[in-house]
Amino acid sequence: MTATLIDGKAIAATLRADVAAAVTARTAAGHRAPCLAVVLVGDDPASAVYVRSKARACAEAGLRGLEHRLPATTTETDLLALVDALNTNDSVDGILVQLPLPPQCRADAVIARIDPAKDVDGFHPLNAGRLAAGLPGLVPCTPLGCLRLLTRTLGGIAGAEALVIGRSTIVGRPMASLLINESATVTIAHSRSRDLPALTARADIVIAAVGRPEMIRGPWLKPGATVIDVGINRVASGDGHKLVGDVAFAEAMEVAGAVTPVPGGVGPMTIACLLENTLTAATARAAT
Ligand SMILES: Nc1nc(=O)c2c([nH]1)NC[C@@H]1CN(c3ccc(C(=O)N[C@@H](CCC(=O)O)C(=O)O)cc3)C=[N+]21
Repeated sequence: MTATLIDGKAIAATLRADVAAAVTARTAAGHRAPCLAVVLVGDDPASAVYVRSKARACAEAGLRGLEHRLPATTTETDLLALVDALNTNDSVDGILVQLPLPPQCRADAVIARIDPAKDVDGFHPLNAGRLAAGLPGLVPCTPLGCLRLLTRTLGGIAGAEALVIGRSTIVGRPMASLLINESATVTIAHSRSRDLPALTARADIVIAAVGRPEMIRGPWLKPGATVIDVGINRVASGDGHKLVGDVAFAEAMEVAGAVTPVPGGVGPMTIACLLENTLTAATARAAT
């Protein structure tokens, strides 16, 4: 048996087209285009690549993209001042401060300074709390993208046994909240979990977000399970490197019902959901 490939790239393209259509309708109705401000501190090459692809995706969907590049030596005070300026700039709808930040800037302090109504990453404690409480708010892009992939693949997920592997504030915890809100039965596993193979054996849905290359093995999976691989790990291959997920992909394809590839799975959905969140923020702000 060979599993279905979940084409995140194609599903992200349809989501981006939906956002673009909604943006066109908004501008036709006399609103300005939603505007996303991305802040990049330092010159980490991987971060620069992500920021560029966000800028391209914004342009294609008709959103305005602003980019603020600050030197790696930027003080936390200066970064907070930029966040304050973006918070009070009425033409900015969404603010994303690219992580990780250099050590002199505390991510927690910077995130907490962002206006929760403009927090398109959904990382502000107010939005995290709203999600945990089952209240509406801005939801982190990667788990939101995973949920969209699941509902596309399975229809509903009410009553399903879901296993989230990883307890980070940016993926694992919000993912578990989203699944609970959709009435799945949710288990959260992590590095100290005692028997991961036993937990995966009962899971209809596995979300792997551990950051360890190919750690989740095919034989651990329940036959027919839906596997969402959040991992993006750069590993040596030949002379260069390649990207692999947290799931041993070829093994999973032998057992699972449907699997996301890396690349081309969750990554493109993260960017599409960032556009969706920026539209959501613009719509909600215009209504207040
Ligand atoms: N405040 C903040 N918010 C973020 O959402 C955020 C961040 N900081 N810091 C960095 C991570 C990483 N991230 C990715 C988004 C898309 C892909 C993506 O589209 N990847 C493609 C290609 C990957 C490649 O070829 O390198 C794929 O998986 O198919 C990957 C990674 C968002 N991040």
